Amino acid sequence: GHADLDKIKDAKIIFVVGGPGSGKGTQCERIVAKYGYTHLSSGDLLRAEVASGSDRGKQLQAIMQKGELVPLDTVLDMIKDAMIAKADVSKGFLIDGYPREVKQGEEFEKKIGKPCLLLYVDAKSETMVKRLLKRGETSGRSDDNEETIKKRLDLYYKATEPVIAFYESRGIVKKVDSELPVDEVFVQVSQAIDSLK
Ligand SMILES: Nc1ncnc2c1ncn2[C@H]1C[C@H](O)[C@@H](COP(=O)(O)OP(=O)(O)O)O1
Ligand SMILES: [Mg+2]
Repeated sequence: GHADLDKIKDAKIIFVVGGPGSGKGTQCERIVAKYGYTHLSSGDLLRAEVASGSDRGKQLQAIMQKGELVPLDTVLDMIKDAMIAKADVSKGFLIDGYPREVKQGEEFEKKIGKPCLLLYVDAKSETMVKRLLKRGETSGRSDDNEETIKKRLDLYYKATEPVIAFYESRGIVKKVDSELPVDEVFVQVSQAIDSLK
């Protein structure tokens, strides 16, 4: 309800956007350690639902295994609940892997709030494929296989890149070069966060 949403209305919200395997999760972990933000990965929330074995989880698994996007309201509700649960202890929120399409961003703003920054984690498509195949050796993620990776990349370029353009026009996009080693990417990330007030 409204009282719940009031708790997060002054919190900083950062959208972390980039292709699959670009390094979003890796950089978010660093941000959590340095800045005390709460990291909410839409993919992790969904995978937790799948792991719970619920009916909703079973439906989600089928969609994710195909490399498709799960229904908008499902993801948004899960993010919102997780934000409210952390509202009292959080300095801000990293929304990782969301929005995946412009419409998702619009819905987020209607139902939750406006982001102060969009952190664009940029890497080349060959780099992302290489990292995902490597991650797939140990991640246990059913979508880290060659066929699904290709679909996820296609969808990223088609649906998610327009999200970046949408927030560019608002002047809140900071692009970091995730071809660089993790530490060097994090230097750029830190500059972006330090420049928020
Ligand atoms: N800057 C970097 N240099 C080398 N490897 C990186 C990197 N950033 C991330 N990785 C590795 C860690 C993971 O095994 C893999 C994917 O990273 P991730 O953080 O899980 O990506 P994402 O959350 O964007 O899908 O790539
Ligand atoms: Mg991730």
